[in-house]
Formats: sequence, structure tokens, C-alpha cells
Amino acid sequence: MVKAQHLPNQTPSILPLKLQGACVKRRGHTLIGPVDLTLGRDGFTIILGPNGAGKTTLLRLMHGLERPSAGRLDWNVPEVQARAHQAYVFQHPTLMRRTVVDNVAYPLVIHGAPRALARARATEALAQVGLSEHVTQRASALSGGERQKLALARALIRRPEILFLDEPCASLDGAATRDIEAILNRAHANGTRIVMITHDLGQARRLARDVLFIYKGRLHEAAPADTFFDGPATAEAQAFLNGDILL
Ligand SMILES: Nc1ncnc2c1ncn2[C@@H]1O[C@H](COP(=O)(O)OP(=O)(O)OP(=O)(O)O)[C@@H](O)[C@H]1O
Repeated sequence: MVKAQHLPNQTPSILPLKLQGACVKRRGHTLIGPVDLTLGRDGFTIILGPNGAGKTTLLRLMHGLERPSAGRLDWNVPEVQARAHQAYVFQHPTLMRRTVVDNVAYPLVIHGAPRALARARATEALAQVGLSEHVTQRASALSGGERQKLALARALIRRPEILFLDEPCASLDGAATRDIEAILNRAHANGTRIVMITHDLGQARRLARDVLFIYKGRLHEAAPADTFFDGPATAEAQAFLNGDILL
């Protein structure tokens, strides 16, 4: 895989991303925030927290799928530029009713790449996620794990500077989960900053360099992974790690 193309002497990094007092509210009810947080240029951030804590809302806010109801969210570059260098993978990715290769080529095609070149690049990307045998198949024929690998290849094909993922391995088996973790570690090693939600504490321990713990719509704790897992600062995070039910 080629190193991400956002070298400092070429174009400015879109990071850091700074959230200052950022909130998402619905009908007067705060779903997340106020959050103060800076995402630096390098990192593999895992977002943890109980069901309904606000993790997905925070991820969507950072990616621009939600607008802040209050507070600010600032990239290092104008937002339109930041949007072009980030990608988001959903728990259940939407696949187009096309072949596997055309699904992965699509982000290149809509940004003006000739179709043949886009397909060639997509074929390489599919090899990197272990889907070479499926290139010409209909995407709808893929298994759950293969769909998620396709979604990752599609998200990574434009070499995003930051990749957001919302529980990409939920309901996948161990082999698919292991493969996806390897793809994510490789993407991170190649320069993509990663921010990912998981409910799987084993996965969080395997992947995280740092942790954001969300509780009741607030960023309750932010810490390097070792610090968080070895001795979280708050009773709520400790209870969560113990597997207790948090109300
Ligand atoms: N569009 C919406 N309108 C109103 N309330 C919403 C909306 N989306 C989410 N919520 C509520 O906002 C809160 C936070 O939801 P969110 O999905 O961000 O939490 P989460 O931590 O990702 O949960 P889970 O782990 O269960 O996916 C929850 O109480 C949820 O019911």
C-alpha cells in the first residue's frame, strides 16, 4: 500500500480537528456534548461507552453528518477541503447494485478518474483486502465479512487522512474480525488516522492507542490506551471495564 499522500510539504494536513463546546441536540435534548477535544495528526482512537451514550452521534458530528447545535468544530483547513480527505465506514455498509470492483472504483470515478484507471486501482485495493477472487462478482453476493472488507477498500481507495468507523466488526466472525483488524493496522501504519467505535473490549485493547470514553452524552474520559485500561480515572469507566451495567 502506498503511503498516504498528505505530506506536509505538499498540502497542509486537515488535522488537527478541534471540537470546542460542540453539542448535538434534538428537540431540546442533548445527545452529545458539550465536547472539547483535539484529534491530532497521528492516532488510532477507540471510542467506548455504554449503549445510547452518544458514541455514534459524536462520530457523525466529527465527520460532518451532524451539524453542531452549539459550539465549534474546526479542521486545520477549510471544511470543504477537509471533507475530501476523510471517509466513514458504517456498521452495515450500503453497497451499490454493481460488481465488487465497480463499488470500490466508484469514489475515484465520481472524482473524475477514467473508468479503466479507477477499475485498475480498485482491483489493487481489493487484492489488499483479500477480495481478489470476488472482483467481478455482484456485490450483493458477498458475505457479511466480505462486504465490510469491500467497504474498507472503498473507504481507503482515495487514501483518506482520517477514517471513521462505527462498529465495523459487529456481528462478524473471528476470522473476518482478525482480517479487518489487520487491514486497519496497515492503513494506520500507512498514515491514515483512525477513529473507531467498538463494543468489543478485546478489540479495543488490541487496537487502541488512545481511548475516548463516552458516558451520558459527555466525553467522560480521554486517555492513552494503556492508562485507560490499566487504571481508568473514573468509577464509571472502571465499572464499564468490569462489565457492570451502567445506568
Ligand atoms: N435522530 C435521533 N433523534 C433523536 N434521538 C436520537 C437520534 N439518534 C440517536 N438518538 C438518541 O441519542 C442518544 C445517543 O445515541 P447514539 O446512537 O449516539 O449512542 P451510541 O453510544 O452510539 O449507542 P449504541 O452503542 O447503542 O450504538 C440515544 O439516547 C439515542 O436514542
